Amino acid sequence: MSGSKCNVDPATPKSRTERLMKERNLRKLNRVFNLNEKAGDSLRDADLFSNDSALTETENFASLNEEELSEGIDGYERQDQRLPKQRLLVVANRLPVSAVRQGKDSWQLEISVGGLVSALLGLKEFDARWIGWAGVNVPDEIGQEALTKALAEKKCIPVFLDEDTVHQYYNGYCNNIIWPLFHYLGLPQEDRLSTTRSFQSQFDAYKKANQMFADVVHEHYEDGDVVWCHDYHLMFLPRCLKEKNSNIKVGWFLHTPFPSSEIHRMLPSRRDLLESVLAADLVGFHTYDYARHFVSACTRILGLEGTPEGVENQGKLTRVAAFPIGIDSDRFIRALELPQVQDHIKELKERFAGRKVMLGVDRLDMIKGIPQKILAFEEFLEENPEWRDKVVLLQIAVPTRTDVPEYQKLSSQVHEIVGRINGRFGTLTAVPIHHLDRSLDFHALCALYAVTDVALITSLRDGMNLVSYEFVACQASKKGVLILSEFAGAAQSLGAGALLVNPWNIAEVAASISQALNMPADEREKMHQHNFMHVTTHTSQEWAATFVSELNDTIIEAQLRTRQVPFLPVKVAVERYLQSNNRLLMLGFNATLTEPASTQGVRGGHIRELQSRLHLEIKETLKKLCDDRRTNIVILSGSDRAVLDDNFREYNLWLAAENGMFLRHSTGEWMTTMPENLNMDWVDSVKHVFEYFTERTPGSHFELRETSLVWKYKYAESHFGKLQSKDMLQHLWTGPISNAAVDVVQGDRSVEVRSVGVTKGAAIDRILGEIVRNKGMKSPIDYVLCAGHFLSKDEDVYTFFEPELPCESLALARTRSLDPARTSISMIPDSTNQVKAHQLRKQRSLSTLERSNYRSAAWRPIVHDRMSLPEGSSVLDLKAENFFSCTVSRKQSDARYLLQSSDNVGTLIKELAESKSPN
Ligand SMILES: O=P(O)(O)OC[C@H]1O[C@H](O[C@H]2O[C@H](CO)[C@@H](O)[C@H](O)[C@H]2O)[C@H](O)[C@@H](O)[C@@H]1O
Ligand SMILES: O=c1ccn([C@@H]2O[C@H](COP(=O)(O)OP(=O)(O)O)[C@@H](O)[C@H]2O)c(=O)[nH]1
Repeated sequence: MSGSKCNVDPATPKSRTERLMKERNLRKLNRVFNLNEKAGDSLRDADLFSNDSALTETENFASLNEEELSEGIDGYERQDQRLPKQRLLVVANRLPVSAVRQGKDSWQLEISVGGLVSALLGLKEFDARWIGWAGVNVPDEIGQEALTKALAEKKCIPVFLDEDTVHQYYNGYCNNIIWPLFHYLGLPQEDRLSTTRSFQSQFDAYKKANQMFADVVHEHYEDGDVVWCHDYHLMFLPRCLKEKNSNIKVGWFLHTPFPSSEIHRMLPSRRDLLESVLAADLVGFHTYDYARHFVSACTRILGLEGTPEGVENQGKLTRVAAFPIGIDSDRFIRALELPQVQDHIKELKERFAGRKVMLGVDRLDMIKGIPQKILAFEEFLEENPEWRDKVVLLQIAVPTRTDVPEYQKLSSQVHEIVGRINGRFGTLTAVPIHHLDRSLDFHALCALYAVTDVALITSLRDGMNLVSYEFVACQASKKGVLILSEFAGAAQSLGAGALLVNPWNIAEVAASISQALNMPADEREKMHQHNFMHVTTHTSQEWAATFVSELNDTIIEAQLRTRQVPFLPVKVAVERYLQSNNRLLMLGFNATLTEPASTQGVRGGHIRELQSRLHLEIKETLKKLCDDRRTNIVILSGSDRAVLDDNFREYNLWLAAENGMFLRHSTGEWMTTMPENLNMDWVDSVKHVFEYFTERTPGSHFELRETSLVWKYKYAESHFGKLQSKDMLQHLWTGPISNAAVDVVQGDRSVEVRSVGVTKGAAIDRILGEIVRNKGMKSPIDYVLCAGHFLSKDEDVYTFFEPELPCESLALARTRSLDPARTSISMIPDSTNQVKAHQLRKQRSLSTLERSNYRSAAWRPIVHDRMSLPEGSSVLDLKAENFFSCTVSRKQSDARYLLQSSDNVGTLIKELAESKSPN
């Protein structure tokens, strides 16, 4: 009877972990089926994604346990006995092949160089097509047609960009603006004014190019396809795709770092880019740091809510997560056995006999820190003369983005330094640095990796750096040392098996070279083993499969989340109310029973009236309802006791203040339901933060309660208030108090900090126990109406009563907590009504682990002297049709029903109060 409405297959597991496990098993099974099929199939696809290495011997039926097998087969059968490969449209600026024109209608295709291409060649589990620019201007139709045909054989689809667009979009906006900025190199310094002037036209070209990519995607899109957009070139693409078809599953992955929000905010188009990316369903980065930076840019620059899951905008969640990339390690390991690679190895060994080989492989890019690397090598030679004729540095510097002036300058700079050092330390027969201005083919590269003693990777910033992975994969016999920049994403995965360096610290890098060259074999072996294990288990296939399965799952989650909450069927609620004997009405106060907030609250810049008032029109009917002996009413509010006292003193009902931490019957004394070990150490720090923001945000104020602090900006200028609240949240989430035992709760126009475990749902069992005890209740509660403008954190109220609980554990929790014998509450005599926060502050902080256990912490003891229900019977005897949970005006809610505003609550109360049984 719950009001959920969504178009998700009912067989879909509700828990994300279950869904992901299921999908993992299916994937595993799919691989096995593919293996069996391939075994008898001598024909191979000619496409770039063909599966020549994805399957290992262990991946057969024997490697699946019984559960996985039956889980997988269930899913398999549901899909008509065959599990089709997921269709995937990979969209990246560059195609994995670059085209070279041979004639009017003939083209030669060459594999493109770069980490993104290397990584995506591992997409073997998918029926993938790649959409991108072929790296060449093709103005004529004949040429375009011929190229389209040639690329189709490789499952590639071209986007034809004209020369001016490439210049402005790729060389300009992508490589001269976003690329350096995302790698912390700032915006172009020289010729700053002309850069600023041309910025707008470059940005326009960027948007135009992204739209051109989107048009090609739409042309080739089929229902159910996953569209995976890649990199900083295509930050506008998710929005372009969704604008035309909101059903497309869109993922976006960034291969570069995402910088701190302080850097990102320098971009004149900072908002546009973030908003466009957020149109995607799933946004991925190489590391948690980059993901965190992105979320914080969205909260600080866009004023959106960052959640542990991602970024939320008016109920729409964009999931943000880290998916560290890997390589197809098998491909490298197997290549080492090939005769041509063995020949290369032999050649290299002979060529550099008697010398240790150091290797650098980079695109010739500022971010790779090539000059810094060479200078560090120079310093090493200077300080270690005994090594001068015993070591050689091979630096492969692949030309890249050669049309961008900064890259041209870098090339001359590197040549100059190499020439100087070779002149300084070289002899007639040997030079210390071999610098190659070109790329190597795969086999030559593998051979080079295999003969290397020390790999030197000194990127100033690098999204991941796959060269480091490839080096490790090829080092099974040599077990050489990896010197790795701490600013490469790879440092977070391979750090334990590498010598980490700050590439800007030339002396430190030089010292690490010495350490690496002198490292004992056992130490080298240990480090290598660690990295080898990582590289061979975290592959590019796994990376892609995880991203796509998370994307599919994100869509399911979104469907489950965005169900429409139906309106409360008032007539039914009233009928059921009449038919029941012992009812519980649990009502919120603020924005539920109060007058609507209005700007009348502010007079001449001062806040006139901050306290909420019970709606005038509700007063009489509420009184009437309270007088019905079969109805128990609880006002459950975040407000403090004084506020509830002021408003409800004359009513015959229960007041639960501060989210249920304090309780009284209007005729009795306040009692506390607070746990004894409630930790309040954080209060002073949070108070300082609130004071700081209150002083700087006209119209805002804060309330200091016993168990929480609330900063309200209802009467502040709304845009500024929102911005300030974002800054405040950022500070609370990541600042000095982020480790305290608190929950930071974002309200509509408020920020609240509570002790961990203080939620309305957590207090209910105590409240119920006390009502039962106090009233001498003879029969269980058989009707519950629970309505409020509750924050999502407090929606556990609904779950608590929900007779149709989603899982057994919740049911168990409720049964247990409703056991009257476990229900405890303590009285506070009037004189000691104020539980002093400072007393509580003395208690020690809770560690994270303690925090998670905290919810079941012991509560203050009470003597159960008047428990009246027969032993063993339950306080609640609630049938699903007698439970009405209503959110008041919140569109996103776990409640069964929606009451649109506090006016509707008033009407409902009136109907209940005036209802009469037909007889
Ligand atoms: O196509 P280009 O403009 O010549 O540049 C080549 C690629 O460079 C960048 O690669 C990044 O991706 C790697 C894999 O994720 C990662 O390891 C590396 O740290 C990054 O720099 C760029 O992001 C790609 O778009 C380019 O194709
Ligand atoms: O002569 C070369 C030099 C490099 N690469 C490849 O280029 C990629 C570089 O990726 P990385 O992530 O290290 O950096 P990116 O160039 O993407 O910034 C690696 O897969 C290398 O194998 C190549 O194929 N030939």
